Amino acid sequence: MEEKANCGCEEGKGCGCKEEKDCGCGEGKDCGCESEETKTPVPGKIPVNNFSEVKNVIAVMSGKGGVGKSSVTSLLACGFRKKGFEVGVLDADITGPSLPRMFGVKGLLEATPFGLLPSESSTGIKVMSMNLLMHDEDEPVIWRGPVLSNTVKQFWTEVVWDYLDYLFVDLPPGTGDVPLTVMQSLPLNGLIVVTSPQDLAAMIVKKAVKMANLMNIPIMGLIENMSGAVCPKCGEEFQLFGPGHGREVAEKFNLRFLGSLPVDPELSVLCDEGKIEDYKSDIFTNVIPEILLQ
Ligand SMILES: Nc1ncnc2c1ncn2[C@@H]1O[C@H](COP(=O)(O)OP(=O)(O)OP(=O)(O)O)[C@@H](O)[C@H]1O
Repeated sequence: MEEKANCGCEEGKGCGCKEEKDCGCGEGKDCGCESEETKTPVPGKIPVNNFSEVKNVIAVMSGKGGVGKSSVTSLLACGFRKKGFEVGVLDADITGPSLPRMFGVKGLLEATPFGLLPSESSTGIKVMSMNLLMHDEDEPVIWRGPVLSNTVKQFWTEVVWDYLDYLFVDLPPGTGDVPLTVMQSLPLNGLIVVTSPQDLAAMIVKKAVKMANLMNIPIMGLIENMSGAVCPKCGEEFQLFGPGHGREVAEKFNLRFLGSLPVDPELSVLCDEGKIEDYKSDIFTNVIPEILLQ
């Protein structure tokens, strides 16, 4: 590992830091950098709230709406939480927020001198969403792109996330202002792309992939939602939209195929009831180790 790159100091190898974590900066003045400097974010990225430390930021993206991106984001968060990690979800879909409903949390958030305190779900997942700032969740947010983008930045800088191992960012569908801001301003470890079996959704994946490539954001993999369906009577899985193409789509764009999720009435009921954490998210048992390995 390049000492100079990790440390950000001019001293390079002379600084004595061998690993990224050594440059906390345990070497202090000997290494020539001051601790404040080690906190300097990657150029162009904005620093998280002063009272927070977020180890990994993963954005979840879809080319088009309605493919179940928010459900997948929430299930990923639940899966990581069940593994014992500190987890948060940032709802960057300002005009169509759905995470509070899925996690059964309600506003209004508490403002402190350190920033806004996010809501906490029943299993301890921190949730930040526009709906948690609204007196009436039915009120529409009618804002232009730059205002939406600034709001998302504030969800990063002015929310006291405290310590998180993983923050999942639920992007609005498409490749508009907000996904652009998140990719430019947040220190993303990577993106997960969600698609559904319909050809249209798969075709639009290409746009999302191209955008991520242009922005130099690594794509951690692709998840296909609604790839089959679970019969509510016998529990058997069948192919509602014909055979899923997730694996082929992933191969076509040179992405890792992380897994698929069937249409399951139990999931939509639990989402509506605010109990997504009760869903059997072992569906992601393969996905999570894959992500952790990256
Ligand atoms: N695999 C699934 N089985 C059953 N219901 C699902 C599944 N995936 C999503 N849903 C349901 O479909 C609805 C829309 O899902 P979701 O909000 O996750 O989609 P989205 O892609 O994030 O939508 P948007 O583009 O509007 O942000 C939700 O009510 C959710 O419960």
